Amino acid sequence: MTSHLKKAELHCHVEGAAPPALTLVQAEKYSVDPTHFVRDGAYVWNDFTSFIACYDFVASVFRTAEDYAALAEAYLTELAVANTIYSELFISPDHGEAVGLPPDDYVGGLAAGILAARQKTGIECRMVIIGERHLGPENVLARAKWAATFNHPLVTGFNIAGEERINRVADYVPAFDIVREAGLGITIHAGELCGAFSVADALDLVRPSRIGHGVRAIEDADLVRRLADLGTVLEVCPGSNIALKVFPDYASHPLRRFVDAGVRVTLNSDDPPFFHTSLAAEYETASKVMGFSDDEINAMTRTAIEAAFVDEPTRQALLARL
Ligand SMILES: Nc1ncnc2[nH]cnc12
Ligand SMILES: [Zn+2]
Repeated sequence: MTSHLKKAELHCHVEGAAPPALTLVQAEKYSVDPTHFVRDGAYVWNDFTSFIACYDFVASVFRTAEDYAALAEAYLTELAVANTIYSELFISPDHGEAVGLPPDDYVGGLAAGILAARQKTGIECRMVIIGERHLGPENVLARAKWAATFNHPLVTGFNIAGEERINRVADYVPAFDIVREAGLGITIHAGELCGAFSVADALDLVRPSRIGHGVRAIEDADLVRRLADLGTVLEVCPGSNIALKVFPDYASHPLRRFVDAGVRVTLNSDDPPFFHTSLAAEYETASKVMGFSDDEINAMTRTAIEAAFVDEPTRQALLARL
């Protein structure tokens, strides 16, 4: 049992945390037909492309600051009940803009939900701005420029996600240069749909402290050594990787090999209800299916706090809670 273990999560997309039942309520509220994307209480998709289409549908039924506040508060409360002390939420203002919600209101709503959850449960949370890679380098650059000047105490990082098979990391370097200069923490989705070259590009060109997934670095032993030497933290999402068929099963998932190689890793849920998982379930799977001891899992939680995009007093307070 891992329910007694303290937990921390660095990699969860906020719209991807919406349970199907809540999405149905939202669809009803806005008179939208959900039947293509929610069936028998589950999301409908069968590969990365249809997953993104389903994700975009879910995002499209969250339309106001209040909708986003309720979503964030509900997700963080669920995490806190599972003994989670810290969460980083990936947020994409492009999804708000697509339904006419200005970025300030999108972030403001999420911040209200985060503060309400903190008041109720003590869970600490920060937001990481996502540029959607498949919207193209110009869109991501514009998002980075906005993020660099948008001063919000709970917005502490920048990331790119979405369709990794479109363009190369090099195309997004100007965006990362801008947010690095602005002092935001940097993480980047790489080595999920694309192979080791994508992780190598990220290290060469973006120099992030963390990588989202990064798991296909396992295809290149020199790159694994380089990750270990640099101390780059991987935000590993095993349930997502299995659901999206990045690896066929847990036996072939490389988490254990990264740990053995001295790579710093953390456990994450990515888009929990899409992948029939949760942060608690990821901890349980790491223990029961992947064979990690409580000490090894606690080390991953500690790594998450060490790599969190928070100020030092907050980091020390979180470490003291472990
Ligand atoms: N697993 C994932 N990979 C890339 N982009 C995403 N957006 C939401 N989930 C994602
Ligand atoms: Zn992700």
